[in-house]
Amino acid sequence: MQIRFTKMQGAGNDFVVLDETQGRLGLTPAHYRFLADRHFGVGADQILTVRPAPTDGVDFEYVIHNADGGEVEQCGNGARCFARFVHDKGLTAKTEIRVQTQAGVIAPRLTDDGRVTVNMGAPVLEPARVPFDASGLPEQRKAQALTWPLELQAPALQPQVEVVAVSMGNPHAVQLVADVEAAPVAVVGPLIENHVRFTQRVNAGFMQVLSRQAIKLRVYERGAGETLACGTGACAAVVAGILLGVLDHRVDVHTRGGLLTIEWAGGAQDAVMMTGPATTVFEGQIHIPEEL
Ligand SMILES: N[C@@H](CCC[C@H](N)C(=O)O)C(=O)O
Repeated sequence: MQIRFTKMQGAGNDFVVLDETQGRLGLTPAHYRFLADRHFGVGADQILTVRPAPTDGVDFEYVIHNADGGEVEQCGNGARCFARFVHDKGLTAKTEIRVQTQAGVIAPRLTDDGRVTVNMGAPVLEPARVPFDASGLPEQRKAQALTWPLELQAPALQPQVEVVAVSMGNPHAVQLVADVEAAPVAVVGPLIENHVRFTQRVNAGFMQVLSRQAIKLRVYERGAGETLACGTGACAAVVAGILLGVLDHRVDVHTRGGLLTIEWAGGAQDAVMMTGPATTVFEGQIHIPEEL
C-alpha cells in the first residue's frame, strides 16, 4: 500500500499527518508503528489522522496514535499542527477550528504571528477521572491531596516520588525537580509511565521552576518515550504549578524543542490556553509493506 503523508513538528514534537477526509486508509496499529519508526518508516512521536466532522458543531475529527501504535485521547502539539495542516491544505478557510478528539472538542486558532493558540479545555484533577487509583492511601491524605506519593521500583535511585495527577484529556503525572537537565528522566520516566496506580499508563513530567512566570520541562511520554516537547504535558505542569502556589497564571514553558506559553485562570471550569509553533517539515509518499 502506498500512502501520502505530511511530516510536521511543534516545538520539536514530531508527527506524521494523514488525510482521511476523502476516505479511510484502513491502517492497523502495526502500520502506525511502522510510520513512526525512525529507521524503517518516516519517524514520528505520534501519527495524526484528519477525518471529516463526525457531528454538527465541529469542523473535523482528529485521531492520535502514539509511536507504539496505541490510540490516545489528546495531543496538544498535535492540535496546533492539525490546525496548520487543514488550513494550509485548503481543507478549511477558517482560522478558528473546532475539532473532535477522543477527549472532547478543542478549538485551535491560527494567530497573526504564525503561531497557534489552542483552547485545551479545563484540567481534571479528580483521581478516578485522571485515572489515578488512590486506593490504600490514608483517608486523611486523600481528603486534601494535591500531590500523591508513588513508590518506585528503583530503591537505589529514588524509592518514592510525589506527583500531581492531572488529566488534560490524557493522563499526566507532574513532579517538581531542582535541575531538569540532571533529572533521571530515562530511568524514572518509564517507571512512572507504567506505575500500577495509573491504570491507563501516564505521561511523566519533570518540571523545574525558573520563576513565577517560567519553567523548564521534560516529559517522558506514554507510548513514545521522552519527546522534545509535550503540549498537554506543558498544560498539566502549569496547572500543577499554579495549584502548588509556585506559578502565576501565564507561564513560559521552555522545552528541549522550543517555547510554549500556557495560560490558566485557576478555576475548575477555566480552560487552559496553549500557544506555540506548528511547522510543516516535508511531504512524501511511503510504501507500507504488505506483511505488516
Ligand atoms: N505529544 C503530545 C501528547 C501525545 C499523547 C501522549 N503520549 C499520551 O499517550 O497521552 C502533546 O503534545 O500533548
